[in-house]
Amino acid sequence: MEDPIKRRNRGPTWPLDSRIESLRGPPSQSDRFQRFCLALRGLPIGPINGPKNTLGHFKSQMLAPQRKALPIASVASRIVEEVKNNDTLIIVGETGSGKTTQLPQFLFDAGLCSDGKVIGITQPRRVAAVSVAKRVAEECGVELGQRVGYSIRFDDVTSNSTRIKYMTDGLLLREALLDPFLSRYCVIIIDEAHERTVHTDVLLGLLKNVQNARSKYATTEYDHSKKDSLSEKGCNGLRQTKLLTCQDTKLAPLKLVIMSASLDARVFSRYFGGAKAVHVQGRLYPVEILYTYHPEPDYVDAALITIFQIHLNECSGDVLVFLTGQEEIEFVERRIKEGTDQLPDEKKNVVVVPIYSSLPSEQQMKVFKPAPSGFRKVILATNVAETSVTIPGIKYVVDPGLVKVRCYNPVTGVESLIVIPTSKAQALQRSGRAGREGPGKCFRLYPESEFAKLRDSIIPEIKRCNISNVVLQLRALGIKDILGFDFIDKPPRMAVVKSLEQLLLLGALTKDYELSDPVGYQMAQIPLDPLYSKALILAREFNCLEEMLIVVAMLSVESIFYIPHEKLEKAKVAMRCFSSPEGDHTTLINVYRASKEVLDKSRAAGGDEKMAERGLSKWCKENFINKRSLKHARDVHSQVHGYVKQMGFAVTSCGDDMLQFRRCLAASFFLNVALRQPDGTFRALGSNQTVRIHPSSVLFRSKAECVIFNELVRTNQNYLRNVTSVDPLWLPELAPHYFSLREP
Ligand SMILES: Nc1ncnc2c1ncn2[C@@H]1O[C@H](COP(=O)(O)OP(=O)(O)OP(=O)(O)O)[C@@H](O)[C@H]1O
Repeated sequence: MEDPIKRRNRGPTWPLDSRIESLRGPPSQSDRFQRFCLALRGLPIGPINGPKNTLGHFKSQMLAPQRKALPIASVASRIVEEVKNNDTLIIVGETGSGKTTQLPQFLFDAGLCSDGKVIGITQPRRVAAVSVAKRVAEECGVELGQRVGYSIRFDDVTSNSTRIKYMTDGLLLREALLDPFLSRYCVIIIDEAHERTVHTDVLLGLLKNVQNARSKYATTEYDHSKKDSLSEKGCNGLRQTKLLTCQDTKLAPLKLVIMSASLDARVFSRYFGGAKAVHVQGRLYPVEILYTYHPEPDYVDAALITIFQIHLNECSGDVLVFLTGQEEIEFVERRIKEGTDQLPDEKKNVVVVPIYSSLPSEQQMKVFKPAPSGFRKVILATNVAETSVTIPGIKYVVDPGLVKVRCYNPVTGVESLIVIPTSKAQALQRSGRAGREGPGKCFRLYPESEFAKLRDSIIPEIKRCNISNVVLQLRALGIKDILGFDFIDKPPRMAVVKSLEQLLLLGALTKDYELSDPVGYQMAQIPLDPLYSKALILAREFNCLEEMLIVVAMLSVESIFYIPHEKLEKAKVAMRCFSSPEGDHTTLINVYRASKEVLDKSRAAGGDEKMAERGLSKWCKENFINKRSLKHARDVHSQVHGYVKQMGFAVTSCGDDMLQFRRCLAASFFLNVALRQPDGTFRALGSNQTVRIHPSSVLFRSKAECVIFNELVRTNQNYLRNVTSVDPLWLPELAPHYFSLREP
């Protein structure tokens, strides 16, 4: 794929300039950063950054000239005509050209919503849906939630007057469960389609069906009392019973627009029967791309040095750095703070802001806040900030060229998180986060020759992840023949077979592969992994829904314990206070309840929320708990709690009867059982793999004979994480359909 962004020769102080080269010593790369910091102390000081030119406060009229200057503005009427004339349109335009923010406004202004219908725009990520909606509401001069709104899981800021609605692709998929004809929408725009998330891929297939169904019924006044009615049959031709509430009596054809800066238009055009593709030419500002001379053996170290070089040598402007995950981000955050401490006072003007997917939405939104006057903001991000978002102030992008992805082996059931090189499309998207408010620079931490070797685009998620949830949702939509479903790229056959098998064993499907009543329908309503939603349903019977809600919330976030290498022993002592001999699940409950006690005590003592949070921060620090993960777990808990309450579940506790809770864990996670072998390793029954308990588990050194687990991850070997010991004799009793043929 051609990288259209302007290239120029390498800058004078980058890559890793002579000062650094001369510091290059023995192989320890973190040493190199330390020596770099020492060298910084003697550096001459450049001008201090001036105040930021942030656009946050500009109102609608002030933004108008900016909107007019966007490349897409000059072709607005042509694009509107193309949308009117084509059922499906593919739009490819450079990053920042105005696709996401402008196209919905053009369509609204052209009267496409005049009959009260809505333009829906999907984004692969929450942060993009929220931030773009805010921006568009500002551009339109309306209050967010009125004409322009957003809807993401657990957060709906729309109203009856919303006509331009940004949302995640997952959310639109859930809406399709309730309204299979998406009857509220006149146009659906699938933005950033190149990301090929599972949700986007499933949506594309569904939307094709919805389009067909709606065109068929477009001209007829619809009578719902008819036997063969659309609402009864579903647009996929299959009987829908439970979840469908199609209320419209007349459905206009659905317009579909597929957009991205970096997609292969031919693939999408073929999929949509030769749909028309248009290219929007031009970009607002140039982005200079710089490559390193040599491959960098330690990209984290190279990123740190580059950040400081930018801070010391480049003029004002914020920096966006792409890293692979929360732990890495937190490590770099600490190193930047250490490095900044060593700088002269007038150069300490750096603020670091992290963003990754497991951060709660309101914390993610902090990246959009301008840095204090005179400060440079350094944003450390995973690929959540890779597409769609415009972060005001960003002038520099640092891209090590790596991304962490989930890989699932349906045969062994092993899921691994691996770090792989980005695709060209991703590199393009990352550099496109600069150059949106003025010229920018992107520092790619690899040689140009490596860029040429990158894949054009990432392997679609549907080909490399566990698709049980997708299969459940498709079944809930009445789609029985999953393999026959019109996917743009089919998932591996084995993944579909394994998912069906899993859903059958969990009781979500009947023997005829129909959604079971009520379990299957209830599971489809809870937006969690099917194993977790089943655990919540079962927990009612075992009287331990309170405990299971905590566990599900704590398992939904990244590591709760934060164990720095240099304080390993201290951290282990602190962890022991929460450790339960039964396993990690009860340990997680102990942590959650202890943290709640800290908050409750502070509130009872008359402290305000801020004081309670400060007390919690102190407690987290003393106990080596990752406060961000804990906060996220509290959010997930309150959201899922809301869901189960809505479904009429009573949230009761088993009190001190942890035996009951462990039996519930065994009944819920019977698919993930491992038995101790004579040599001390374990055998995972489902996959027959030899596994070990991860050193981070409280059962690492235990003599447990039989355990259930929530994660089987592969690093240098197969490890089980989140493990609890169970009595093997419970298994045939609690999951007879699975264990009658086995001998645990
Ligand atoms: N929050 C914001 N603050 C400042 N400028 C913004 C903001 N959002 C958008 N813009 C301006 O609007 C332009 C168009 O943004 P938009 O997201 O519509 O582009 P796009 O073509 O969809 O880009 P991408 O392909 O990267 O998603 C940006 O380049 C930027 O100049």
